[in-house]
Amino acid sequence: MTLLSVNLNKIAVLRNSRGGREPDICRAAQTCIEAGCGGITVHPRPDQRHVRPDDVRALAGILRGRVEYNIEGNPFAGPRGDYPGLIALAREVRPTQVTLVPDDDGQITSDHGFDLKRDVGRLRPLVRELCELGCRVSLFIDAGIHDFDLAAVIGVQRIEIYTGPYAEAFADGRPAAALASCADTARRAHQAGLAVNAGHDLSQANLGTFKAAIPGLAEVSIGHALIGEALYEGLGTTVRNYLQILR
Ligand SMILES: CC(=O)[C@@H](O)[C@H](O)COP(=O)(O)O
Ligand SMILES: NCC(=O)COP(=O)(O)O
Repeated sequence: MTLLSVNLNKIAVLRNSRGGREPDICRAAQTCIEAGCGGITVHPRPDQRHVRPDDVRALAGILRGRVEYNIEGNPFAGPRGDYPGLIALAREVRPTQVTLVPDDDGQITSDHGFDLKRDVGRLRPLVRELCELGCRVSLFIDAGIHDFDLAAVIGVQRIEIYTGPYAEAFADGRPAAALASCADTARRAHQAGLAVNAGHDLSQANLGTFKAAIPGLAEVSIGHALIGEALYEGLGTTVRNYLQILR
């Protein structure tokens, strides 16, 4: 069964736009849990454009023991102001999973994964520390890369396939090549002993096709499209729609 982890970044975007406390990210998490999601994802960034450190801490309190908690971020960015850095946050809240994503602050969103050959050396000590904290470690990677043995040997348990190019190809009506690249990447990761997550721009429209092409898909983390769809359908209904697609 593929776990649905709902990314709540966009709840925080809406809240921060007025500077108050509504919409409440913890109430949104509660709604998603009651609808049956298996996890919650947040991606706190050094510029705090959406999820803030206090959100990360508050969510830890309501998720623990109920659903998986996935915190994403660039482990080499920060600290900045009261953003303590991804590893420091992981030390504090010890989430189920930490997904390492090589984003720079100037990016409007995540748009690439790690270069395993280039990055594995500097990732090694961070992966070791996160494993010692009891966190599962996932690396955000582009479809089509190789060298998964390098990730496995430093203790990485999962990869997350960046599905932005697939979503774009699906929207253009020509998903076959991008889908085949994702499927081949997943196969090679499995051969290296890694489990496979996926995320970015997945939606109710494109998720079923993706899921059918990736045997053994462990988790999808979905936020932007899901929260947008929830504005029309309601958050609980939208989560249930995604769960139906993943059955
Ligand atoms: C890693 C990834 O693709 C997303 O999880 C990321 O969290 C999107 O970040 P924004 O919500 O800031 O666009
Ligand atoms: N890791 C992907 C994620 O958490 C959500 O990405 P998106 O659905 O907001 O594009």
